[in-house]
Amino acid sequence: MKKYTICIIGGGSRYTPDMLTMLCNQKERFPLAKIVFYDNEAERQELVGKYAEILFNEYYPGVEVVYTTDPEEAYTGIDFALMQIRAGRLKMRASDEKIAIKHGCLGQETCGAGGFAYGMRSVPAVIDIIKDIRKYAPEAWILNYSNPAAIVAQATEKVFPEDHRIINICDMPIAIMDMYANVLGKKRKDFEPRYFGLNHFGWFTNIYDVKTGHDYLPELRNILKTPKEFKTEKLFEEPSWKATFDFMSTMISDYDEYLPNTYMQYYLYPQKMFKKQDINHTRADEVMEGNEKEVYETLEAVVKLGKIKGTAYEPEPDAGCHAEYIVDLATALANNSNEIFLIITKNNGTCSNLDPDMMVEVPCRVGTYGVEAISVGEVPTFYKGLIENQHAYEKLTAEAALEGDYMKALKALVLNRAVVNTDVAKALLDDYIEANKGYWTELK
Ligand SMILES: NC(=O)c1ccc[n+]([C@@H]2O[C@H](COP(=O)([O-])OP(=O)(O)OC[C@H]3O[C@@H](n4cnc5c(N)ncnc54)[C@H](O)[C@@H]3O)[C@@H](O)[C@H]2O)c1
Ligand SMILES: O=P(O)(O)OC[C@H]1O[C@H](O[C@H]2[C@H](O)[C@@H](O)[C@@H](O)O[C@@H]2CO)[C@H](O)[C@@H](O)[C@@H]1O
Ligand SMILES: [Mn+2]
Repeated sequence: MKKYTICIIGGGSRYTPDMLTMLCNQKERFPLAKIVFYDNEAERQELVGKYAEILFNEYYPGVEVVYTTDPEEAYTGIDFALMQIRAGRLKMRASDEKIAIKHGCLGQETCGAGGFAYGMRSVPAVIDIIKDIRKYAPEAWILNYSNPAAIVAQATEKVFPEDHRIINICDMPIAIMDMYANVLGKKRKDFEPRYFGLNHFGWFTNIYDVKTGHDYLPELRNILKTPKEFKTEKLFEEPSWKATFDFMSTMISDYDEYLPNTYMQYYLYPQKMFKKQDINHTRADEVMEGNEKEVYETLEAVVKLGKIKGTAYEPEPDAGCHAEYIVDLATALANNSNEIFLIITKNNGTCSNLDPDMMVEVPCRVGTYGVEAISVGEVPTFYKGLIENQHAYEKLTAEAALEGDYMKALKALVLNRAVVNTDVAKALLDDYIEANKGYWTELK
């Protein structure tokens, strides 16, 4: 069986260690010859690289481990690029969230004004990386997690319309499916979802049992009308994530069909979500003080010890759905498994009454041929209206980032359901332009 060469871009990501555990667990289905880590911060990259050398030496001997800040060394000869950069790092996420709150808007990573600022930063960074990858690895599959995935996907489709080996994904729907499975006493892979929308802006329409075809969605709606305890990822025990999953019951009770992505809370209840926020301590602060600190302390401890086996740092067998999803996707592309994944892909009639150029998040069959969307059909009026407005926002944001067009940036913000007011949008832009010097394309 072929052994693959992969590059993790944004190798310093706090998600990388779990991804490495997943790759060790998946070595039979997705064997590696070489793993390269690429980051634009050498120090961060070196720490993760040294951790990886220890991990692979103990759990996956024979795999060549390389870490670098040089694109040519990173991308030459790779089969897969797994991309998870955070342009500006968590400190700029905090800036995105706090400036939004300062102007009376929802301060969130990928939604509302915060997501707009993040998108304006991510687009130039991701496009430049993909151009570099294509210089040295014209045929590599590029699997992108870098957020805000909806806006990044709009931009990659606009700049590389013929490049069908760029695949944008999100792990939120499967994290939600993990929760459904836990509540039903099953496993996520017992289900096959039917879903439509944009990234972080969608709805489950069916949750089919893979074996019997039974649709669990009606009973899940009934069960989840009241918040349920569930055990999936440690991260979701954190208060802000628990509140997010608990709020699902309000959305299910208020609306008469489907099961919403958790992110719909920000767009259907922006005022309620805004009132929960503290400008002095946002989610970015929680992550910096929590998960990021924890992950990096572990990396430092392992590198200091020089070993993992027999220490308190032996990786959890279950690497979590973030790591599982992207490695499963790479495996499906490599092995032509024809499994179903939720992918952000060009609509092209999948949702028959939505713009064919939209980057919709829908179930796709995946094999060596790439991704093939499963038909959704007509999207009902309420959802069509919401999605078309959100798509216009995302499209204008991507174009503003690519073209440096101030007016498109302003119109995008005014279209966003969590902003709306022109005077607020202009004040947000003034602050974001100042805070993002060196990251955003200059707006004219
Ligand atoms: N799609 C999804 O559902 C999903 C799920 C989780 C996380 N994410 C995204 O994954 C990304 C990583 O998240 P994180 O919390 O690990 O961030 P992080 O800051 O811990 O790691 C990101 C890494 O990217 C590096 N980086 C930034 N800009 C770069 C560039 N231009 N070139 C190369 N490297 C660069 C940083 O130095 C850092 O090491 C974020 O965009 C996050 O939003 C997406
Ligand atoms: O606020 P954060 O940084 O904790 O989360 C923001 C991200 O949330 C989603 O990703 C989840 C993922 O769904 C879950 O499986 C697990 O891996 O945790 C992730 C969060 O860390 C969302 O899909 C991402 O786009 C967000 O960046
Ligand atoms: Mn996501």
